[in-house]
Amino acid sequence: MKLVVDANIPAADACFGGFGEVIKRPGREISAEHLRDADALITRSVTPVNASLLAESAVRFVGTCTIGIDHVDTHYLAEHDIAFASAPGCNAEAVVDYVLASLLTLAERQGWRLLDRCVGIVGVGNVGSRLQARLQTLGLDVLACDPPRAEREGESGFTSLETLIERCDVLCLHTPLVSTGPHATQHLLDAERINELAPGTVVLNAGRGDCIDGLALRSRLAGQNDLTAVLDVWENEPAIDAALHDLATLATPHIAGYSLDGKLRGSLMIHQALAAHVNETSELSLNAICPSPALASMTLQQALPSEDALRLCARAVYDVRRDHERLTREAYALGVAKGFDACRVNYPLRREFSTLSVRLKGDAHTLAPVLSAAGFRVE
Ligand SMILES: NC(=O)C1=CN([C@@H]2O[C@H](COP(=O)(O)OP(=O)(O)OC[C@H]3O[C@@H](n4cnc5c(N)ncnc54)[C@H](O)[C@@H]3O)[C@@H](O)[C@H]2O)C=CC1
Ligand SMILES: O=C(O)C(=O)[C@H](O)COP(=O)(O)O
Repeated sequence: MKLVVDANIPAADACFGGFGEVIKRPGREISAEHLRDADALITRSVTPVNASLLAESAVRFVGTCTIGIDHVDTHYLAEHDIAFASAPGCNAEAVVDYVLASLLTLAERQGWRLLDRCVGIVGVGNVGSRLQARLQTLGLDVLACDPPRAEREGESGFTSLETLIERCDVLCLHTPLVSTGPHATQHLLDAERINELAPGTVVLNAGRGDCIDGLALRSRLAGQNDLTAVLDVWENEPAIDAALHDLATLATPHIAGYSLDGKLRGSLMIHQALAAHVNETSELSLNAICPSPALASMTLQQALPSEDALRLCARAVYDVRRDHERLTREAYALGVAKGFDACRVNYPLRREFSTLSVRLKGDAHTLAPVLSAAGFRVE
């Protein structure tokens, strides 16, 4: 079997080498020519998988090691009997880490307490529901908006987007990109909704860039400068709007889900799907491909204020300010589009909060509930 694999997929040899010859290509460069005699295509999210890529190819299996599937024409695959697998939930914990790291950083800079905020979550699937669980266990007031789930499961527990806009201090978008239908998310936050946001609202987007009207957000930020934008995803990646980038308080290059753990889970899930597709059994496990974390444990021996303790532990594992600074630096050095992709391809090794054991001594024992609610292991 010949497999064409995005070169940005970690453990590609361990996960796919057993099936045949692995040809690695940068995801944005994979072309019909590369796939002419390939049997399988393994991507991340930057390769548009559609008729023009596959029409002349022998590909019978497509796997994307990502949660999002908006880059894949699944109807085309189904019509042409090409098997398809994605990796639901693989990096959801990493995205939640990103949100917590970002909000803790904003709270420190702007002088508010995260634990006092009301957070609205739009899209309460694998990412949103994990975020909801962590925030609620931390004691925050959380409102959830997910009309497709509300339709299936009943309205209880769900709130309209209008109510979130009216009541929340922080609005977190975790919706997939859906262009048509009753629950389309393209420009879900459009000019009208952006203008309804109360001054001081934090808008965080870690879903897909097109879920926000970037021009409208830019115009509110440039005109009134009374919102805080945390943007990980953008319209027109990698050629993002440089002016919007400059106006965002935290601007990162679509890396919210970029923990090593999350990426490897994605690789492993597609390995397992491909094994099932070719009727093979697989013994490969996450432990076999995922190294131990460089920072496995740390000790707190004083009862710091809880948000200071959270920030300390969060930054020990993942400091979102570095991703923001790297994007600004690389965009300046290489230009926006090249800088954006350079940050992603050369992404530093990042682990999830759950890989850190926090030992608590003396008074610091009182921090156990808050640290474990945030996702750290507590000893
Ligand atoms: N920034 C990053 O690095 C990452 C971004 N993502 C993006 O986040 C998205 C969400 O991920 P998951 O939670 O794992 O997906 P999921 O499919 O588990 O959940 C998405 C949720 O959004 C809801 N939804 C759909 N349309 C909606 C609408 N109009 N309004 C409100 N809710 C709506 C769905 O009902 C579902 O519950 C992915 O599709 C992907 O595009 C995912 C991982 C990493
Ligand atoms: O899983 C998803 O969905 C994501 O958005 C990925 O984290 C994106 O990863 P890349 O495709 O940009 O490597």
